[in-house]
Amino acid sequence: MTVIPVSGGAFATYDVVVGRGLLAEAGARIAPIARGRTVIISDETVAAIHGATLQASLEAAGVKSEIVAVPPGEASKSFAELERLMDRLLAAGLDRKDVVVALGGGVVGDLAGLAAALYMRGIDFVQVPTTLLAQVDSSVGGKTAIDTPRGKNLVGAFHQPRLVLADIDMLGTLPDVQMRSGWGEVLKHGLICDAAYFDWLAADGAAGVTGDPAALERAVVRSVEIKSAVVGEDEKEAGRRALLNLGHTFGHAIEAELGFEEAALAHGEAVALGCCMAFRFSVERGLCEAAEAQRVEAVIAAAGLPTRLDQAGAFEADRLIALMAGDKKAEAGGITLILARRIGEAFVQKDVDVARLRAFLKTEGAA
Ligand SMILES: NC(=O)c1ccc[n+]([C@@H]2O[C@H](COP(=O)([O-])OP(=O)(O)OC[C@H]3O[C@@H](n4cnc5c(N)ncnc54)[C@H](O)[C@@H]3O)[C@@H](O)[C@H]2O)c1
Ligand SMILES: O=C(O)C(=O)C[C@@H](O)[C@H](O)[C@H](O)COP(=O)(O)O
Ligand SMILES: [Zn+2]
Repeated sequence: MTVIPVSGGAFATYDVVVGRGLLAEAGARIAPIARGRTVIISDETVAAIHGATLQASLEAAGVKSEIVAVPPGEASKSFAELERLMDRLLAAGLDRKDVVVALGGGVVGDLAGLAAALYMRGIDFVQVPTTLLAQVDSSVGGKTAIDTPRGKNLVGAFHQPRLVLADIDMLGTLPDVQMRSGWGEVLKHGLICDAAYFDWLAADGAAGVTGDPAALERAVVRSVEIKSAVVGEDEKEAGRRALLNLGHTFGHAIEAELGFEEAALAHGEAVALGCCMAFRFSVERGLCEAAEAQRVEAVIAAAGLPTRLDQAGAFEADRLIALMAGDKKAEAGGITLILARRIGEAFVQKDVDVARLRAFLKTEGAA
């Protein structure tokens, strides 16, 4: 078991606990925070698989709980589902000192975190991430949000959890496509700032994407360490935190064009594709060697993730550009992209030349 503290000047320090068998002992860790009762927010799939274990563990630690389950999938990150959820929390009679527990993937964590940020102007919450993506990324750092048809995560809040419990054993029931999707964010962490980590992920660590628990545990720990360091320095993305968005300006635009239809593309798949595009655009701009981009593509493809735009569908360059201009990193109408000088060295590029970006998207196959 590894405990990684997340600490920044502006928020209370919390621990991310990574290990095996943590769900069955979660109650003892949550009880000191939960004051005798809690509402577990989950999705219907996860609640059916893991809900009873968490409830039994809470019960044994003297914490009564009820589960509120939303439909699985990105569509639950919506105003409609948020409204239903707030009503369920009010009906449960939670007060300001109560906490909610998010049991699920990034969808549940983002939605439950936002509900906690809004409920009575903000109550505490605990993250129990059940997907690889949520363990390495979304449960840490306090970004919470819902989507709108105009784009991903456009309505949200920064609200840090009190505790994160990442039980590697829960990944045993995860579908392969979700394991690959999480691996997209894992590879992203290496690409941003840790070439040695990327080398390991490309070699021995690659066993993680096929479910090897030891490789998974090491990947979760290293990714959380990277994310914790970045978030501790820059909670609200005034600067360095934007690096965690490598692959996302392209990826989010592609997801929005596909109507957030995960059957077409899961978030981490879109991020993996977006990372390839960011490296290729860096090469086109003369900022990065072509060999680096080719290696990124080879490693991403070997993990069964998409590397080319046409693998995701048919797109129009101007529609993707309009969505990218609506991204939260955009400033005064100028598009911001995260680009790279090499594997392990990403940087923030503001005011991207739109004509060059359009031409690039056309070379990528957009109409
Ligand atoms: N807040 C952040 O910092 C952050 C970071 C990355 C991604 N995200 C967001 O996270 C979301 C994607 O999260 P995700 O990839 O975890 O998807 P998800 O939450 O939709 O989960 C994927 C699927 O796996 C199922 N599932 C979850 N855990 C399972 C388990 N242990 N066993 C079996 N099935 C299980 C779910 O029911 C769902 O159908 C996106 O909305 C993305 O924008 C947020
Ligand atoms: O934590 C961050 O910061 C990230 O950018 C992590 C991303 O993987 C994640 O998808 C995040 O939700 C994207 O944030 P957004 O601000 O671009 O919506
Ligand atoms: Zn992401």
